[in-house]
Amino acid sequence: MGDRETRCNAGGQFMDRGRMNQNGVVQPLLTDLYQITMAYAYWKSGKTDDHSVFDLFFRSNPFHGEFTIFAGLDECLRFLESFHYSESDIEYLRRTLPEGTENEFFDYLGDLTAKDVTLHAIDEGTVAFPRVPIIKVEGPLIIAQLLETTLLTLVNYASLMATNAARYRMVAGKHVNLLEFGLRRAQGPDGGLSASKYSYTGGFDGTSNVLAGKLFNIPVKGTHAHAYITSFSGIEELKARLLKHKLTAGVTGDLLELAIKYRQKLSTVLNVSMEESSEGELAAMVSYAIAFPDGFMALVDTYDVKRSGLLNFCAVALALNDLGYQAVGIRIDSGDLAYLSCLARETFERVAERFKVQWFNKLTIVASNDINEETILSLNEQGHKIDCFGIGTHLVTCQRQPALGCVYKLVEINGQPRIKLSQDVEKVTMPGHKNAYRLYSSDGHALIDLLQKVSETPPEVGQKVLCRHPFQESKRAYVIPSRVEPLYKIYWQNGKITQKLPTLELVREKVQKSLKTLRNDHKRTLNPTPYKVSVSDNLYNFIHDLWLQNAPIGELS
Ligand SMILES: Nc1ncnc2c1ncn2[C@@H]1O[C@H](COP(=O)(O)OP(=O)(O)OP(=O)(O)O)[C@@H](O)[C@H]1O
Ligand SMILES: O=P(O)(O)OC[C@H]1O[C@H](OP(=O)(O)OP(=O)(O)O)[C@H](O)[C@@H]1O
Ligand SMILES: O=C(O)c1cccnc1
Ligand SMILES: [Mg+2]
Repeated sequence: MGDRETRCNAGGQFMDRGRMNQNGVVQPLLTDLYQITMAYAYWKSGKTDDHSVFDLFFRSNPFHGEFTIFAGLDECLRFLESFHYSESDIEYLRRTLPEGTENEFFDYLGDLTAKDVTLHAIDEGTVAFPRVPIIKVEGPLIIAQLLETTLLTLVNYASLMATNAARYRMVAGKHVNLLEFGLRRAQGPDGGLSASKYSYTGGFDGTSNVLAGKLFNIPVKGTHAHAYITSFSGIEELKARLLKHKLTAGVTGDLLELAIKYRQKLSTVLNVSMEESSEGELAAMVSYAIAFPDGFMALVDTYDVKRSGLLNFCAVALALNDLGYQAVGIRIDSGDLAYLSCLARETFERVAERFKVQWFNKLTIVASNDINEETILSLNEQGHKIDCFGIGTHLVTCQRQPALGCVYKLVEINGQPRIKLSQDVEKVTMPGHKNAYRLYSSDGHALIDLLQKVSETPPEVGQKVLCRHPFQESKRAYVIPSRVEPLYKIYWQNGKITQKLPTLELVREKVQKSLKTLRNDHKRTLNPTPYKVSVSDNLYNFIHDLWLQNAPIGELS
């Protein structure tokens, strides 16, 4: 295994690993100090090779919802593949751990890899539910412990982001385009990249983030900023005005002249005064159209959408039409997005009819400006004509809930179950090495997730199985599944990735397929029905016996 430093590219940030790139910041020292101090103490106390099982799971769904999309597995596996402390890492640890830390421990760390660990996981892109482990790590205690923080950081934000994006997709509907515009507002450069990647996974159609496009093969899209419009103050500033006809060789037109001619005609058709509209805006639009005659998309809200932006846009788009080009559309970034999008659509329809340009009916209307899930729901209620939302701040910062609380808990050591007790019943861990099954009804919907001890026989199609609430004794149900899906696959064993990993595109498709298996009442935004997560009778009794054994008995006097 080569030294990590030599695998970084010139920018020092990303390793080109073929199928999907991994951020070079993901390395064994990207962890909490206590993992390494615990490793030393485990090593000193002869627990290095104790066989451990850890569960990685979350306790509640984000955004007041009843589902979570599991994402980040691909990066976890790449982390395991490359897990190795470089010479400079060991050097740093020698300087950082307390004096007296034995040399042999550093030799041990220098040789450590993840080859003795087995990782079981749910498929990336699947819907997941509270308390059902999404990853299980099995192996020697030290290495399994050392993976905790990095696996958590790789899964928590990825899953939160993919879930957030999937929720935006659900409220927007499948026919609206969703673009992620959040890099400038994201939690730092790495947060920005992860946001672009996992918003695509969750169902966005593209990003404005160019590096994310290059690294993850995500479509990159965009319009232009107000600065482009305001950089022109009049038509006299236009240096280039000529444009070659798209199809007729030898024909060249003066785009500005054509646009001015149409602007005059349009001012009567649209009933707006030319004097009120901005000439600087017209100049900016003409120059942008000359640069991108086939992809002309203009920001129309710099001065006034109705009195200036739409008039100038339509004038330039009609001028382009004379030269054989079709404009793409507009972006509105302020004001009442419902009203303005309807106004824009009506304007385009009127122009289409009056000037016999059918394609005007199909112009794209992009809306942006502090959009969140509620804004989209409200716009849907009001009625709007927006084809595409550009969403930044609230998407990437996960405004409604900034973190998913995935945890990593020891559940078994040397075949002995471990339980973490809490005053809060919901926080009590489910001990022992467990398997999880998703049971489906005859109409194809997921009914319930069932956790069992690994030693138990899996549930079978058509066979009645008792599913119990993990903590409330009276809550039980018999389920006769029409389909039983074992949720875990071994993804990493003997130092190798053991499954063919899907591309980002396939994970993205998986998200939508998996969401389809959920009933609508689990997915609605307001007061969704909780999805049931249950345990077998056997596991129920096992948990509760262990709970009683471990809970100290108080004494009253
Ligand atoms: N029809 C609508 N229904 C609900 N929310 C809307 C509607 N239109 C716009 N919004 C939202 O309302 C907010 C308006 O933001 P703000 O008050 O800053 O106005 P603005 O139009 O951006 O003003 P300015 O032009 O001064 O920047 C944004 O979050 C936007 O997404
Ligand atoms: O609103 P968001 O969801 O974060 O989407 C991204 C925003 O970033 C851009 O402008 P910026 O906000 O930087 O400047 P502006 O609002 O002054 O145009 C763009 O015009 C959007 O408004
Ligand atoms: O391309 C855009 O329109 C864009 C990109 C980033 C932020 N706001 C808008
Ligand atoms: Mg803004």
